[in-house]
Amino acid sequence: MKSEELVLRQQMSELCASLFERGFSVGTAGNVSARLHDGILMTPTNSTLGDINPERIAKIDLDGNHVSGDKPTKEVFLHQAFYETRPEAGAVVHLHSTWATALSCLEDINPDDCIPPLTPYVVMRVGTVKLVPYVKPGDPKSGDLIRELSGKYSAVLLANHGPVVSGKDLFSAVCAAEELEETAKLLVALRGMPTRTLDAEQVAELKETFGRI
Ligand SMILES: O=C(CO)COP(=O)(O)O
Ligand SMILES: [Zn+2]
Repeated sequence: MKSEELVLRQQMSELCASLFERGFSVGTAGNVSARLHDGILMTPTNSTLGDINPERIAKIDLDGNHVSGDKPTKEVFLHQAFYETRPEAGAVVHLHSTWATALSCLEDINPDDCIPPLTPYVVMRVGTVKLVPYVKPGDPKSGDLIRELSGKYSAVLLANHGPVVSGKDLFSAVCAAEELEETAKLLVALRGMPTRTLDAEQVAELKETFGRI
């Protein structure tokens, strides 16, 4: 096995454990993937992010065949669709983190902008977040729904399910998933209170200074 893959397996195991230990995932909820030059590493299905064995992380090749490790997450279609439509994505994190999932269940959420630009970091790390209609966990249709977005969004909320966040690499995707979760918490805390978001000029300044998400 190439060292690139060994390093990524170890990093995935450590970052998944960190997410679990800090309560971003409970039980066997959520899954994580990262792109290699010859395929994608994915957390195994029904595994807890708190205890991912690096050697048992699933690998699928560029054609989607399972080539090593345990059986991949049932959300394989979701992850693949992100890589297909966002060439810049190096990793994808899906969680059922509490506050983002709470937002995904709200009747009156704006489906085109689930997370308004409350703070600079959510703009810089996450960008605009789209609501994706509900399908059952592992439904291949989730891949079609992501492909329909043509790679426009680095993060989405799956309705009544939870967030999916991509990033240029595993660390960036994990940081973005944490930023999304914290902003969702702020949004719920501020519900019903007159709230100032960043204006279009402030958002544009951030994008200009810190680049495309
Ligand atoms: O979050 C999950 C389904 O949406 C967990 O599924 P897996 O255990 O198959 O990764
Ligand atoms: Zn899920």
